[in-house]
Amino acid sequence: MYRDPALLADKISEWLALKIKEAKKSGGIVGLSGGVDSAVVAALLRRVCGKDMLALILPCQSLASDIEDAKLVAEVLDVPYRELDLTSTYETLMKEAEALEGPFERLPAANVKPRLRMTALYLFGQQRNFLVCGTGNKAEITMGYFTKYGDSGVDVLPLGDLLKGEVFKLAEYLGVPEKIYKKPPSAGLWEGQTDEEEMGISYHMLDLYLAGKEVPPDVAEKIRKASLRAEHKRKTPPICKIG
Ligand SMILES: Nc1ncnc2c1ncn2[C@@H]1O[C@H](COP(=O)(O)OP(=O)(O)OC[C@H]2O[C@@H]([n+]3cccc(C(=O)O)c3)[C@H](O)[C@@H]2O)[C@@H](O)[C@H]1O
Ligand SMILES: Nc1ncnc2c1ncn2[C@@H]1O[C@H](COP(=O)(O)OP(=O)(O)OP(=O)(O)O)[C@@H](O)[C@H]1O
Ligand SMILES: [Mg+2]
Repeated sequence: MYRDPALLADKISEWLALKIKEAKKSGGIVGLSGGVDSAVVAALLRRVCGKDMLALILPCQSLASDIEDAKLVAEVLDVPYRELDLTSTYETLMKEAEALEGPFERLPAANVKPRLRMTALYLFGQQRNFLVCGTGNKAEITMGYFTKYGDSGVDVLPLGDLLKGEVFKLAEYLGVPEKIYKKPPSAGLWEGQTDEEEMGISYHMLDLYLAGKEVPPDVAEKIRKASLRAEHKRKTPPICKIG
């Protein structure tokens, strides 16, 4: 079911090089979280751009262990990186917003974090003439498991046609440290959050479904419904056409 990682690495590298050239950019930038998706994008950028790239580590009330993992990835892959801590920016914004609105619910408050990261990535990206590279894979994009205009607010999605299992294999192929692709995928937006628990479905099932293999009918139905609900996230906003 999973395609050869060497072939995937070559295809995506070629595609990334083309997108950077077409946009007249001199390299690429990616947010580095300590998770596997961003590690793979960083490794691919390193292959394509050499050191004309930046991995931006953007803690925002993050687990210290995730930030250590992000630095480990940057060092092992030998990619240029910077750290900009968004925690105090986030806390100031939320404190002032709460003074107007009272306490916010968990999701609207959590979604501010990827949206602040998007802002930081475009700040550094435009300054350095780098393309903003997203990390979403086919399973996340299908499920709408991302923040609209947050982690989805990017210029290109090099992993957008890959199953999660292919991302794991690509990570191993590209020399990402094993602990990064062995830990449970998490958005890291609150303590204990994991992708599979929040989506209510495993990546294995998602990969089987997306590869056209048989999955239990209730699983298929759940994926179809989530995908339909998230349709608006995969499109540009509808325009009200005046006759
Ligand atoms: N039909 C429709 N047409 C046009 N717009 C529509 C709409 N329905 C909702 N909307 C808009 O969409 C908004 C809801 O979407 P959104 O803001 O994305 O919010 P939502 O989908 O509720 O939350 C984002 C989800 O992605 C997860 N996430 C986020 C970031 C990273 C990762 C990760 O894997 O690392 C995961 C996060 O844990 C959460 O489960 C609404 O507030 C509304 O403005
Ligand atoms: N602390 C962070 N610093 C910089 N970028 C981040 C941070 N947290 C999240 N991001 C960005 O948001 C993206 C989406 O997060 P997501 O959790 O889906 O990917 P991941 O952490 O790379 O891999 P995994 O899905 O296995 O956790 C990340 O790939 C990264 O680009
Ligand atoms: Mg993560």
